[in-house]
Amino acid sequence: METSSAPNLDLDNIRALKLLGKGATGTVFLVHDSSASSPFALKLVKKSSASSLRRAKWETQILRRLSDEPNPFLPRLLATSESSDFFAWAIPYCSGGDLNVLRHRQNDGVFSSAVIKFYLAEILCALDHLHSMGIAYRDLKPENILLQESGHVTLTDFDLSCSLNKPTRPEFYLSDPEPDPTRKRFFRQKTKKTKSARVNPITRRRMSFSAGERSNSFVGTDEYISPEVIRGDGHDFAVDWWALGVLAYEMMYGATPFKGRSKKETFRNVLMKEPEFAGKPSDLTDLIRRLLVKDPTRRLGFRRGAAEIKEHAFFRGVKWDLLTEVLRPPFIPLRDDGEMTENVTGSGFGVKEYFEKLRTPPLPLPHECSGNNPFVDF
Ligand SMILES: Nc1ncnc2c1ncn2[C@@H]1O[C@H](COP(=O)(O)OP(=O)(O)OP(=O)(O)O)[C@@H](O)[C@H]1O
Repeated sequence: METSSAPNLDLDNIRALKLLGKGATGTVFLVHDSSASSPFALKLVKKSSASSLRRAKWETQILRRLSDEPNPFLPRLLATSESSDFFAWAIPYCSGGDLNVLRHRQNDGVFSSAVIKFYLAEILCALDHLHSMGIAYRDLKPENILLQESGHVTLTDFDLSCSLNKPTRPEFYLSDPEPDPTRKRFFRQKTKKTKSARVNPITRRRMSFSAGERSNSFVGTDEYISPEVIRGDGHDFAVDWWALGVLAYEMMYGATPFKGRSKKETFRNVLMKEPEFAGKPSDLTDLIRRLLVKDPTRRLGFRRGAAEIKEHAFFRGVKWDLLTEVLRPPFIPLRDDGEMTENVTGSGFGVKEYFEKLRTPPLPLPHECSGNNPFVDF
């Protein structure tokens, strides 16, 4: 158990209300345990998968650090637990689903400029906080942006993140620096080719978590991967600013800017193609253009981090310190009272039972009714 307020996790007996999602690493359940005051999300990984376990341990290490240095747009670790088969950890439950699902619910699958401003501002603050802790997130995409019950965002899924030394560029710490003509040389000085070049989140190779000013591992989701990662040039925090540009584009146009018919074509587009902007130029298109600069040393945010991006005209009027207090989030999830009380009435299913059933899937008989069976889709 991690903190005094953390739920007491007994994996043998814990009962889940529903399955929240499955990723490459883990399975996430909604749990309302009698030892916890409110429902929480429980992420489980099988210890039989050494790579999943390694990523899980890394993710909980990051979450532990985030519990010590909290931020309203980042999760914290509520508890960890281990059985002979599973490693599990609890994080606050985000009842609003993810930004990808929310976008698909919008007319034409796009958000208005005001809504984009709200979400980008919060995500920018979350990334700023991570970078200030020396953590590059490296997996920004709508699926990893969850909505809290309040409608504010939470970034999730830290298994691709990595520790980097904080930038040594002096101007990074200045509010209004003069341009530095040596900055390009600085970035390129330790260039090293990566060995593997075809890895996505489903088949990630072993990562190096060693700290350094840049990382050479090849990680990310195809359409969000930055040119420097594809080239294997080594990368730093600017990969997150690239991904922020892709995200903003997808929120605005309903599609990512470099998607090709194959992974190869997508990567070629990332490296060669300039993003296309339909309609009139605006502050938002200008922001996206500056974030999607292929040379990371010329990308907005490279020199002075989030501060440089916050100053862009698109964010004019944003009260950065009051984001959680003043702004009313554009979408507030509907409260599902069933989620809060179901376990009290004894329903739900055992998480271990869930995995056991997966191992020996029952052959459904034609007359059988699925009813409320949580295993029916799996
Ligand atoms: N705190 C949470 N509240 C609500 N749902 C969550 C929460 N955390 C995760 N989920 C759901 O579970 C899904 C899988 O979680 P997550 O992305 O952390 O797993 P993963 O195995 O690391 O995935 P990936 O394949 O992206 O690495 C998410 O897409 C989301 O739908």
